[in-house]
Amino acid sequence: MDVRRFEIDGLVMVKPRRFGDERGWFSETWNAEKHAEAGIAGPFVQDNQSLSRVQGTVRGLHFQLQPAAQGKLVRVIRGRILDVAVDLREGSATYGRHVAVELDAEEGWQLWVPVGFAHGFCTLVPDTEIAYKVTAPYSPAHDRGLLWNDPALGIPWPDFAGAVLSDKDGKLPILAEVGNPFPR
Ligand SMILES: Cc1cn([C@H]2C[C@H](O)[C@@H](COP(=O)(O)OP(=O)(O)O[C@H]3O[C@H](C)C(=O)[C@H](O)[C@H]3O)O2)c(=O)[nH]c1=O
Repeated sequence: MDVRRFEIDGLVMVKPRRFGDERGWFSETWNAEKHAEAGIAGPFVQDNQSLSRVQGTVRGLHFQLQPAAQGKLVRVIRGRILDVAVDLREGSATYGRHVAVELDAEEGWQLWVPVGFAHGFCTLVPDTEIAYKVTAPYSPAHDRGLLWNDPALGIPWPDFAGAVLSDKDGKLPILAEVGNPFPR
């Protein structure tokens, strides 16, 4: 499995091997032992999937507060996204900094977003589907967010980002208002 790490510790991308043949390919998209070797341990309690029909759909930036904070293992099963994670860990040397990476169904890279980060994405083509595993169940009472296009974040969204955005996401607070949702 290919592994890619970032200056922001904790975030990691993995690419499980694909076994191709004349029919197509097979891949173990989650393997506890192999993912653990890359630092992705789970345990996962819920699988999510979402379809976004319009290019430029933005979902996020979201996180859940403790004790419902979620680690997320994100992959694209159709289309392509710019996937973004923002470090919100109190005292982190990279607090407020982000990673923005393209994930697509063709390549099969996955992004591990540990607890302590806000997560979101913009779709880069129509009819994009993502599937992701989370380490804690959905908890509306603990659901929080960060405004996707807060200038202070400096996220390089594509020009068409925000073509579709939920009302909720359009009203999320900026980083200066979010503060430290993940205290040490
Ligand atoms: C997240 C979630 C949502 N829902 C229900 C609640 C709403 O009725 C509906 C849509 O929820 P929401 O608008 O929050 O969906 P997204 O905007 O795709 O949210 C996700 O967006 C970014 C990418 C994330 O990282 C999170 O996983 C998640 O917040 O699904 C559930 O029933 N369970 C869930 O786990």
